[in-house]
Amino acid sequence: MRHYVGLDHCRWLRPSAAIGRRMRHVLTGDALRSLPSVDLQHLLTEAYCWDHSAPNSGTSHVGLAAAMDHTVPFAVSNQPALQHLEELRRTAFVRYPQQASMMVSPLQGLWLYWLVLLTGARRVLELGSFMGYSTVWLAEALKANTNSYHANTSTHHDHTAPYLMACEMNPEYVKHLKHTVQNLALEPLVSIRQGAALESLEAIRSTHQPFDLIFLDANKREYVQYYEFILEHGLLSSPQGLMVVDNTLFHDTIHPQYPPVRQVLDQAASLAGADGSAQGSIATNQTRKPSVTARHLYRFNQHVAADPRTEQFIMPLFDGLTLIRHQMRALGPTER
Ligand SMILES: C[S@@+](CC[C@H](N)C(=O)[O-])C[C@H]1O[C@@H](n2cnc3c(N)ncnc32)[C@H](O)[C@@H]1O
Repeated sequence: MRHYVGLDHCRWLRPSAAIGRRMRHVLTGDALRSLPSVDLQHLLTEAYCWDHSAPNSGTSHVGLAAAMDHTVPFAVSNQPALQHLEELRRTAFVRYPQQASMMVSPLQGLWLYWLVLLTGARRVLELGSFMGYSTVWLAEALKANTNSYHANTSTHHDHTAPYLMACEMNPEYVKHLKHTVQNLALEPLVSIRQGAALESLEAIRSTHQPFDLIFLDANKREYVQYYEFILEHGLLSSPQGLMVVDNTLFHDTIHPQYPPVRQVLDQAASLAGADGSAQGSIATNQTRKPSVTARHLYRFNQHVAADPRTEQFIMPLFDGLTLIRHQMRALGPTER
């Protein structure tokens, strides 16, 4: 059986930095090899989101890749060949070495691109843009959608110009963002709004049509407020609009409340032997408390999961990406 696991942003791995810092679980060859393949597949997927959620981690990826050798191919895509995105990413790491890890990973960027393509979105809203890395992924997809729209005008009835509104609070980042947008000639498509996300939402609610895709990546503490505002004020197109929320498996958020991870790690520990902390099997450190941000994200996850107005699922991709859309299912009386 082949296990397909996306291993991304390997370019900036610093394995030694990860151990003993943010990573709780270092899974290495023997522990992994001793697992039955079906569990292994599960473990790989879950461990991936777990360990990769820590900035500068990646040891697990190296470990997993080494352990699985031929069974874990890298995620490969020939699309899109976007050289400028690579450059933008590099520039961000040079200019802001501490902050750059808050960008979406390349694999997430590619997934955002695909989501815009798959939904055929024409109006996109982004909260939290930093230097524009995710913005450019979204804009490139919007451009592709626009091209296909022009090729099929007879079948489309939406005649408004496509646009992406990027909202960012930090004036220094906004300067870079503007530069990025100008440099790549994305201006007619991308408009930038400087300011707090909640103020931007308030300002655009009466002036803009609903958005087909909304990407939340600003202040994690305000996620519930963004979500509520968007739904209450009809900012997400209905019925097809898609909300995409980053970092929803943030660091400790999935520990210890996230049962699949706990379960497979326990299983791995028992298979690896009694001494779970030994190098070569599994090293755990369960004493750290979830960070404040992690607790906000956990609260957000609970809030959304309990909301009958929407349906959602969390993708264990990089730091966790939640996809949310309007509820399509007819609800039973106890669910309403
Ligand atoms: C995780 S980063 C965004 C990364 C970007 N989406 C990317 O992938 O390249 C979060 C950004 O949100 C901005 N931010 C934080 N709080 C905000 C707020 N209340 N309103 C708007 N932007 C905010 C930060 O300045 C930061 O640039």
